[in-house]
Amino acid sequence: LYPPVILLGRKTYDYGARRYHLPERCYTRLPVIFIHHDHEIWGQDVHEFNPERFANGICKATKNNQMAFFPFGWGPRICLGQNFANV
Ligand code: HEM
Repeated sequence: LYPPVILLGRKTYDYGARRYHLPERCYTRLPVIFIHHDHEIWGQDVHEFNPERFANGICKATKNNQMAFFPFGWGPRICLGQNFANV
């Protein structure tokens, strides 16, 4: 829940801009650290160190909002070292 990359940057291109009603070539920031600390997703104990919250997988930990957990980013530019880092 405390990833080193706390803001994930993206620049919109035609497809993304149309889909999300954003201007083209617009720089966006996804606030990973805030989403990883949202009480509605993670519960009131979100600030506690509790690895057990992941005991039954990310789906259960995020109450089926698995897109709310992206310490390694997401999509075509997702971290290439994710599996290595997890091992
Ligand atoms: C806990 C460890 C790590 C975390 C939390 C992490 C996180 C991230 C994040 C958030 C990104 C940006 C992804 C995006 O824009 O969607 C990224 C990119 C990247 N990471 Fe990691 N990373 C970790 C370890 C590693 C390791 C060990 C390696 C290599 C051995 C690695 C190689 C890369 C590379 C090459 C990219 C660029 C991928 C691209 O732009 O196509 N990372 N990482």
